[in-house]
Amino acid sequence: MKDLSYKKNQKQILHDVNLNLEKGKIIALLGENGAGKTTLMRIIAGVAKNYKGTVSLEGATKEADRKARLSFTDGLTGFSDSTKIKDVVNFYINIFEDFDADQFDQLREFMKLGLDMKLSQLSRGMREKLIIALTFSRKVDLYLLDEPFGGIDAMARKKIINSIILWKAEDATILISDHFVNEIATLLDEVVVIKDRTIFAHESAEEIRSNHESIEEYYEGLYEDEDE
Ligand SMILES: Nc1ncnc2c1ncn2[C@@H]1O[C@H](COP(=O)(O)OP(=O)(O)OP(=O)(O)O)[C@@H](O)[C@H]1O
Repeated sequence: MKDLSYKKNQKQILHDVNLNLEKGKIIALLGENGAGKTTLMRIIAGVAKNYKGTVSLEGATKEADRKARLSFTDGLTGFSDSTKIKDVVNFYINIFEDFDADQFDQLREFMKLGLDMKLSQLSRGMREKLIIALTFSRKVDLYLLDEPFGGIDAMARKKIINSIILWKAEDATILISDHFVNEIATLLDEVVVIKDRTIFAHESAEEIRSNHESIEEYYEGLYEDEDE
């Protein structure tokens, strides 16, 4: 992302964002409520438009070209409540050439979701599991996970987090926003923090650890001066 700025309803939401995400890395996108994490993901994904600046993924700058190279499941909006999981999957199979139905079946079983379940029958956590399974069933360069685990119970969350590394190709990149920094810490190669409408910090997890800090301590430390 180069010189990226974004306004919505005349409110400046992101300003002067410059960010380079390295291939193959798992990167946390952190920031307080309203900092702009979802907005940034929606811009990268090509859902939020009319931004200023350049977003490029493996050389692809046009929204349609980027969309073909990244996987972002935006809350399953657009499907009615009576849609069954199998209908959602068929939609994905039809729309995305890279959708791997076998991989989805494995993930669906892992998440204990039935094909005949309707979206209206899913709890918040089950819906999030479906979104994770759909997102990781595509073979793409970049996976965008926006607060994927909020409703998922602690045990399942741990299992999913431990498996994420296995689900991604070695050179695929994952950008994941979450409020439970500690839980995803073991996964992370890098940490990006959004604050004051821009990229406030971008550090390697190794560097943070070599300063004998946990990622959570590092993150909280960025806000400490303000709370005093
Ligand atoms: N439709 C909208 N119109 C105007 N402002 C909006 C709109 N949607 C979001 N915003 C503003 O954009 C800013 C960033 O919101 P965003 O959802 O990207 O934050 P976030 O970091 O993902 O927050 P959270 O952690 O709470 O999910 C917020 O200040 C919010 O008020």
